[in-house]
This record gives sequence, structure tokens and C-alpha cells, in this order.
Amino acid sequence: MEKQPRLLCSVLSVQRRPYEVILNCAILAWKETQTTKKHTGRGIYGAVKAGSYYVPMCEIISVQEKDDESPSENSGKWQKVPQSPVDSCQHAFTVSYVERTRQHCWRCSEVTFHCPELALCLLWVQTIREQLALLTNRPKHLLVYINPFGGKQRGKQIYDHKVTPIFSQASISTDVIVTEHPNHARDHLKTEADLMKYDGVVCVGGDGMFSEIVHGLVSRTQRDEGVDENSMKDTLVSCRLRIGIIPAGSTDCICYATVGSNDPVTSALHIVVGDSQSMDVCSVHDSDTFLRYSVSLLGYGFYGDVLTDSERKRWMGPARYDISGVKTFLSHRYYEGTVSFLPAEGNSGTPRDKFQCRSGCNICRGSSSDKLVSKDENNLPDAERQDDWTVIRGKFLAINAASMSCACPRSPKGLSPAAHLADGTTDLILVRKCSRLDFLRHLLRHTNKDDQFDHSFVEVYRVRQFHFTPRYQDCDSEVDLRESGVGSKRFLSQICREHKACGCIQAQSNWNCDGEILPHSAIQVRVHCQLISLFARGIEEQSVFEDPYALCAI
Ligand SMILES: CCCCCCCCCCCCC/C=C/[C@@H](O)[C@H](COP(=O)(O)O)NC(=O)CCCCCCCCCCCCCCC
Ligand SMILES: Nc1ncnc2c1ncn2[C@@H]1O[C@H](COP(=O)(O)OP(=O)(O)O)[C@@H](O)[C@H]1O
Ligand SMILES: [Ca+2]
Repeated sequence: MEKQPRLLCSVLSVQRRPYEVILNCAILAWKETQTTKKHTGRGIYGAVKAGSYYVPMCEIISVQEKDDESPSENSGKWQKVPQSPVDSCQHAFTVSYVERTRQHCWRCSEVTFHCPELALCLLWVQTIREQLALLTNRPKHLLVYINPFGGKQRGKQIYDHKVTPIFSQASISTDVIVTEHPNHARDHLKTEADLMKYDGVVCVGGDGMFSEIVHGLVSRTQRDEGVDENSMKDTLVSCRLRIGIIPAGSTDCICYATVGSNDPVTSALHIVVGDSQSMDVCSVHDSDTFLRYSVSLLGYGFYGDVLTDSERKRWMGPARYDISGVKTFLSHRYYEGTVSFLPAEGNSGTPRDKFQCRSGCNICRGSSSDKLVSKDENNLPDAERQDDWTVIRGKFLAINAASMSCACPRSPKGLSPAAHLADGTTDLILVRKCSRLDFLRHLLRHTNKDDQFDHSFVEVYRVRQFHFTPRYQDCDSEVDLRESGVGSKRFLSQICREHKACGCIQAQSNWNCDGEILPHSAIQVRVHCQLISLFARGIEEQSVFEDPYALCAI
């Protein structure tokens, strides 16, 4: 604070008390000065320090001149004729800034400074505005998509009542599209939207809506850059526009895991201050056909079945997941197949680490510098790393790949508490066939402090790529048919589904791909490090949110 040159320093009054107010390019600070005797008009203040506050410049939302003909903010009555210079501040300006409350939630707070002269008031307003204008990471024009049917169907209401006032206060202009059907946002982004006009895209909805935005933006970027999404080997190009999520869905895990809460006002403020958090994206292929992208959970077996069942209960809102969860748990289906994966190497940590990915995470930062090195291991052709692949066959209740923690209100630490948002890896969790009671124990550990990986039937690996093949596709008859020259994999699956005698009629699950059903079993997945960016900063350290004034009071 002391090292920055002061831009302005004045004595101004806040709630009729004198404060020394200092502005430099990093902070706005105000500290109370106490008069040794009541101010006489000779302008001498005592030096006794009382309360001191500061707000980082990057967390100031706006500054407005205040019309002092209005009722005073304290009494609600018209202000009296002032008695002394400190009280005589007829000119005032209000600074709106971010204040931290509980559980990583942010609120918009205000402080009004009264000035003795109009010129001084204007100088403060102009100087603060000039400093804010230097913060070039802040968005000015946004494209907003609202899913009116997500979650409890309150997306439009949440946007109109909670977000619009904050955006207009921060002078952010918007083009708003209320979606009319599924994939409306995705297709608009992919083919129609004039993206050059915007500094970011905002989605109001749940994880499914966010997934639409990711698909629209990533596909559009690849098309514009001439990258073939169907090729698993092509390195995808990162998207220019950041994505903001206003949570109005059922699980809201992406918002929760990148911000720490699913509060719409908090998300709007992260957009306003222009935060940036890179995120990994998995591409999901079936041979040379691109299927989908995933940023949070790819789940086969349990989570695939919960989702498939819950789609029929959409009318229930978020409760559908609990009902389908219990039903799926009771059905206790397991699935047979082969998982093969390329483990992550280097300084990527492990899924059993005790520390978690937090704002400014060193592991993610390390991965971003790796990414700049042109030839990382990820770029090596698979053939060159053939020996590094691990193959596991078995009967699984669930196969989950968590590219981030997947923390959500249902499970505050998430599916993989130590997963990183932007490290270029996903945590592959294999839950082998076990008793119902053991599986329940495992599920319950997602809701308490116990380690959900500490079971003999659970394995977890940090990987860069993985493949899954259900048993029916790699049973012996496949080899026989191949040898006898009979057609493609698709033809083979067809036969297998109908051919009960080969024993491969074993039921198949679907993949839950960020809350969307992927009606494929055999998939190949590759993590693309930091392909997209969000208006977020990762979850702030506990100390910041436990002490709401840690950043404001000095
Ligand atoms: C016994 C309690 C067990 C609680 C176990 C909770 C684990 C929850 C981990 C959730 C990870 C969620 C990852 C995110 C997925 C979302 O992308 C995705 C889409 O979200 P959207 O609708 O907002 O668009 N959401 C989902 O796929 C929902 C997954 C929800 C799973 C809930 C499972 C509840 C299980 C209840 C089992 C109860 C057994 C009771 C036996 C008596
Ligand atoms: N106007 C619309 N009508 C119906 N479905 C929509 C509409 N807009 C988006 N969707 C779809 O609704 C699904 C769920 O949306 P989401 O916002 O994630 O809510 P939830 O968290 O409740 O699942 C997504 O798959 C999305 O594609
Ligand atoms: Ca990751």
C-alpha cells in the first residue's frame, strides 16, 4: 500500500465523521481521524487513529456523484444546513464495492464520501473512474442466454431482479436471449452470433445450460480456426470469450466449484470485476466421431442411471435427482467392461492429496506454463506412449471421471475433492461391484469429512486420457467376427445386443456427461488443458471468507 504513489489524499466525511481518504492505483483507503476538539473551522484534525478501511481498486464496482438534495442516508430526512466544514459537505460521491459475506458469497456494498467543494468531489469521481477504466479485463458488452425452464424455472426472474441492476450499475450492456428450446443457445453461438461484438457470454441456468454454451463456443472456435473436432489427435484452440454462469439450475456444480457458492449476486459480481479462471475440457469421442465435451462429471453406471431415470421426472425440479438416486441405488446394477488410461505425470499431484484447488492454485498455474511448451507429453502420438497405458477390466457400479471437484450443495467437497480446475487432468474413480451397504457407505462419505476413496472396492487415478469399452464390445465373439471379416463395430454391437447366447447381453448404462445423457457406452476421452475461461477466480481460501472484513478492514 505504501509503495504505490498516492493519486489523491483528502479529508472527506463519511456519515458525518472525518476520514483521511487516500487513493492510489491499487486501493481506495479511508481512515478515521478524530478531532482533538470539535472542529472549529480552522481545518486542524487530531491524529488519533480509529477505524481504517480499504477496498482494492479491482473490487470497486462503480463510483457515482450523489445528489445531496436527497434525504440523508442515515436519517431518511432532509439534511440540515451544515454547521462546520466537515458537516458542510454538500457534494458527495458514492463508491460501490464488493463485500465478502459468509460461505464465499459476495455482496455489493456502498460508502458515501462528502466533500467540502464541488471541484474536489468531481476530481475524486473522475480519478476513480480513470483508474477503473484502466482495468481492461472487465467486460463491457455481454451476450446473455437465459434458460427459463432450468432448476425451479426461476431463471428469468433471477436475472431480472438480481443481475440486471448490478450490470447496469457497472455500465455493462447486454444482448439477452431467452431460449425457446433445448440447444437454442448452442446453435445460436455455433452459427449465428456475432462474437466479435462481445467480451463474454453469460448463461443463466444449470450445468446443462452451461454445457450448451461450452459446446457452442468451443465448436465455433474450432470451426473458425479450421480444427477438426472429429480427430482425437488434433489439439483444440482455446476460446477467446469468457463464460459467466448465473446459477439457476438443479445442481449448479460448475458454479459452486469455481466460485464456492451458487448465489446469483456473487456470480454477477465476479463477472463485473472481470475475474478469470481457466478450465479443462474433456472431449468425448467414439472412434473418429466427436460426441460431446465435458467439464465436470463423466459418469457411467450409477450417475448415468440416475440421470437417465431423472429425465422422466424433470417436472419435479431438483428433487428428481434424489428420487432417482434412491431408485438407482436400490436397483444396484453393475456393468462389466474395460477401462484403459494414460496416467498424469510430473507435478500433477494425486486425487488423494489433502490440499484442494483454490484461487491462484500453483498446480494449475504450473500446467499453464507446461501448456506453452510446444511439445508436451500430451501431444505425443498415442503410439509413442503405448507402454504407459494402464488397462483394468472388471465389474463396476460406477465409473466416474471428475475433471474438477464437482462440489455442489449435495456434496460440498465433491466427487473428487482434490481435483483441479485447470491442470489438464481428470480424476478417474472406479467403484467396483460391492454390497449395497458398502456402496451406501461410499456415497455417504461424499457428504461428510471421511475419505470416499478409502474403500477396498474404490480406485482412483489422475489421468490425461481414458477409454472405456463395455464387455459386449470386447467379448470373444468380437475377435471371431473380426477374423471372419464381418463388418464394423456398429454392426458388431448390433449383433451383440441381439445375440443372447454369447453372454454379452449384460445391460449397458449411459454416460452422464455434465448432466446430459450420452447414449453411448464405448468412449474415448482426452483432457484439453485450459480450453475455456470463466468469469470466476476459483474458491478463495477459507481465511478470506471466514473473516468477511479481512480485505476491507486494516
Ligand atoms: C446417501 C447420500 C448420498 C449423497 C451422494 C451425493 C453425491 C453427489 C455427487 C454429485 C456430483 C454432481 C456432479 C454434477 C453433475 C451435474 O452436471 C448434473 C447436471 O446438473 P443440472 O441438473 O444442474 O444441469 N447433475 C447430475 O447429474 C445429478 C447428479 C445427482 C446425483 C444425486 C445422487 C443422489 C444419491 C442418493 C442416493 C441415496 C441412497 C439412499 C439409500 C437409502
Ligand atoms: N427454452 C428451453 N426449453 C426447454 N429446454 C431448454 C430450454 N433452454 C435450454 N433447455 C435445456 O434444458 C436443460 C436443463 O437446463 P439447465 O439450465 O441445466 O437446468 P437443470 O439444472 O434444471 O437441468 C438443458 O439440457 C438445456 O439444453
Ligand atoms: Ca482438471
